[in-house]
Amino acid sequence: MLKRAKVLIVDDDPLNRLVLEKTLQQDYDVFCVESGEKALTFLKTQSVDLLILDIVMPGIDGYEVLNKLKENATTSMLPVIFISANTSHDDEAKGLELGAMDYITKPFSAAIVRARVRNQLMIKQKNDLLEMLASIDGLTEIPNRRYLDENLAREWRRCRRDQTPLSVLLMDVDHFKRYNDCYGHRAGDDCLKQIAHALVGACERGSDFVARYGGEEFAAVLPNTSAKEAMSFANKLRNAVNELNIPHKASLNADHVTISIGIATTENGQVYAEQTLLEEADLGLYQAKDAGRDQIVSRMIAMSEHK
Ligand SMILES: Nc1nc2c(ncn2[C@@H]2O[C@H](COP(=O)(O)OP(=O)(O)OP(=O)(O)O)[C@@H](O)[C@H]2O)c(=O)[nH]1
Repeated sequence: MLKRAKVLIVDDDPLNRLVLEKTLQQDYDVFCVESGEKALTFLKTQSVDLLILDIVMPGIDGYEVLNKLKENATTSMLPVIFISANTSHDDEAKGLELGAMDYITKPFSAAIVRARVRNQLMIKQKNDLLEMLASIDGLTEIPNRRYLDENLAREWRRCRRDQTPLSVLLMDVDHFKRYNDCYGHRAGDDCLKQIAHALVGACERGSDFVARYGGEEFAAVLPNTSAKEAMSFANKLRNAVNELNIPHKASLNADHVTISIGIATTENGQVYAEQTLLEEADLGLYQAKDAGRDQIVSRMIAMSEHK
């Protein structure tokens, strides 16, 4: 059963708000606000699936609200249906050119509003599904590199803005070529799946996430996590893989599969690009391999190193 979609109605006319709410509330969770400013404030803390937006309102008008939504990464894809007393083709064209998905003229028919809302929500559902499938790694079924890149960029912006710590872990399966050579590629695939699920299972905070970085490499992004906390989390991940106890008789450092981990932490948003965090974690990983594998090396990024 799909969860009920959320629709936000933005209209300065209380009667219109009431009629639209009554038209849609049987099928959707409906929220109403009376101005463009209030809509933008509402969307800072709540997510919805569709916006029904009046054009002519006191304060910022519907066109400007749509422009602001398009400028913001989290709301740029939110479908908007304009609803307006402006019936000219020019107004309708302007709304659609700005990126609205549909345009309804007042006075409106309840049946047409319901049908157009349903159509837009069906398109959104399909887009969301495609988006989700594009972010999942086919083999391990955990988030992939694309998801990692997008979410790391978001977390990095947040850590800079709020001056909070951010840690990134890069993990690599030790002597995995030897594993494939010894047990076969299919067993190698199985091994990666088990490791992926052990890593994901070790995440307790909702904000932490693990992704397959590529090949036999995984990455974890830990918002609001200091170097010390990241080290303790990395130990937990390393133990989770050790506890799988997957035999690896060709390994040169243990009798089972192990991982090495590099950690990079920025404690006050003092990294100039999120890519630097990945590069530093990669250096840590290299040092962990060099130190004998099944090791963790943490690198703290200091302001002076990246001026
Ligand atoms: N089975 C399987 N193997 C993969 C996959 N992706 C990458 N590999 C293998 O992972 C191996 C990685 O080998 P290397 O980069 O030489 O590293 P390693 O053997 O793990 O050695 P160290 O990292 O130095 O401990 C290669 O043989 C790749 O073919 C995959 O999806 N499935």
